[in-house]
Amino acid sequence: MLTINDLTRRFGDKKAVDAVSFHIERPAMVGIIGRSGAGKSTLLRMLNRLTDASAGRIVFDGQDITALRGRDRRAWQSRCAMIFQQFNLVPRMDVVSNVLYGTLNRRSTLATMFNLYPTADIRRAIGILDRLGIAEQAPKRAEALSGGQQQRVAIARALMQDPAIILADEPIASLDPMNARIVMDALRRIHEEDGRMVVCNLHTLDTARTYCDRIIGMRDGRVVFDGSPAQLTTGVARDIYGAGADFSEAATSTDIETLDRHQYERGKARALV
Ligand SMILES: Nc1ncnc2c1ncn2[C@@H]1O[C@H](COP(=O)(O)OP(=O)(O)OP(=O)(O)O)[C@@H](O)[C@H]1O
Repeated sequence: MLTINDLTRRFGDKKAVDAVSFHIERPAMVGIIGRSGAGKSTLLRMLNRLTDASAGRIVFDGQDITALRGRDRRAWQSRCAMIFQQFNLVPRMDVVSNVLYGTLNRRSTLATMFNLYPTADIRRAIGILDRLGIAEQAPKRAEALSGGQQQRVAIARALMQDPAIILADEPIASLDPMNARIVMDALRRIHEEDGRMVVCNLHTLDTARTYCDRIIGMRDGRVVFDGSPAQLTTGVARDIYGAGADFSEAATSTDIETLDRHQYERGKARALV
């Protein structure tokens, strides 16, 4: 299905992504973890063709994605929708119009300029919002919604493209634990019910373990772990994060209780010094 072969991206002398190779056989939910700067975003952006690869290949269902240009590249970007940490909605525009933006690639410039959307598309947008539990927010401006609601609008906009793959770049990094759970539940449900592949960059180990079928760990641009949630032990996590013996999983957790405990324990350790 999706094969990545020796994919590399250089920025000057630095290899942000360094000869990454993996194969995803079926529409799985895959988590990519690693410390800040490990190359997770660059990898996702290359998959979506927002960033060009310096070397290597991406092949999806037999098609060489790395070679696509112009219209073909835009068509790929529709099949492989991207969700970002900061939602990337138009804040002053209403929720339905933000969702309808997901159809932009297949509409004429004139229709876009005059905000003309076919009724069927509007119905579909509202249906998707309903599925994500936020249909009643449809007429509101995007900026009036909570972060968790805004991220669900971004997911709805992605679904409007009917993508084969959803790429989510730190989709819960700006959210509180409760909203993080709602958004991850939504992504998991979309994966299970629609059979869409979801590839998700995550900062937090517990989220990756809970929601993903497979986890890829990156360090300094390279894949250093590729396995199941059960194989991602604390020792493996320590290697991925390049941390010392004092590495605590709590430092990468979204769970409030774990975070509280971690802060408490750090405070206690400081008090002892
Ligand atoms: N446009 C760019 N120009 C120069 N260097 C870049 C650019 N984009 C990324 N980098 C560098 O490439 C490396 C990988 O960055 P990337 O954003 O992919 O990491 P990341 O794992 O997604 O980190 P984070 O979790 O902080 O988003 C970093 O050292 C970063 O500074």
